[in-house]
Amino acid sequence: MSSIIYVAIDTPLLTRAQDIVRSVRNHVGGIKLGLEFFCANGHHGVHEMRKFGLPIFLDLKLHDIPNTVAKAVQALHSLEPAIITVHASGGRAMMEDAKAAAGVHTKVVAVTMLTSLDDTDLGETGVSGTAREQVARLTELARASGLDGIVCSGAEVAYARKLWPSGFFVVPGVRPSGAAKGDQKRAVTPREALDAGASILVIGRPITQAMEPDQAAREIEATL
Ligand SMILES: O=C(O)c1cc(=O)[nH]c(=O)n1[C@@H]1O[C@H](COP(=O)(O)O)[C@@H](O)[C@H]1O
Repeated sequence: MSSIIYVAIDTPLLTRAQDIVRSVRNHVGGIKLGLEFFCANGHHGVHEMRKFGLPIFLDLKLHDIPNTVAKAVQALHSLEPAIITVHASGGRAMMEDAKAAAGVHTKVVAVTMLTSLDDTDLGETGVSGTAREQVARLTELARASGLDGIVCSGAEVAYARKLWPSGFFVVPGVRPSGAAKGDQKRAVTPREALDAGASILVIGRPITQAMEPDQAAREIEATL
């Protein structure tokens, strides 16, 4: 089942990123590169990471006017990412244009509500209701906009999957039982997320900050 784990490589250092992937490559199904890595290493860094031969999930969480997002997605074509992210709160036109601009081999998924937020944080942004209601609302919008799927926490994925049975569900912010949650507020275990309907799991620090990343990845894999 290792192919459903995407390891989140959150570091500005290309050599460190390469070392981690060299260590865990047999226990993961893909590499997730986010803002920290991309801002530091850009296209060159992604090309270097592609050399491992694993699918690349380029998580830039694009959120801007439709024209700007579409042009940004086009500018990523040469990197041939398997998955890219946009924020669902960017709205229908932005998501439609992002999907139209993506290559046919790239899944476009929408971040619904960041896993670092809880209901109180949501209220502070001016959105009423619960995390579950917000995820449901944005799941419906992402689906109607023609995207491939969404990003949500393991706490809502079962409900979201009911609304969109064929959707592609990315679940980050998962933690093996007993692991430090850090800034993640809606964490569940990898096994719970999978049972609830996750298509892939994004796992960073529990693997990358471990003394032996390959051992940590293997232990998580064994629970799936
Ligand atoms: O889109 C994401 O991947 C994402 C969405 C979200 O709601 N929460 C979230 O944590 N992420 C990413 O998932 C990874 C989680 O990392 P860890 O908390 O270290 O496992 C980070 O790279 C985040 O950028």
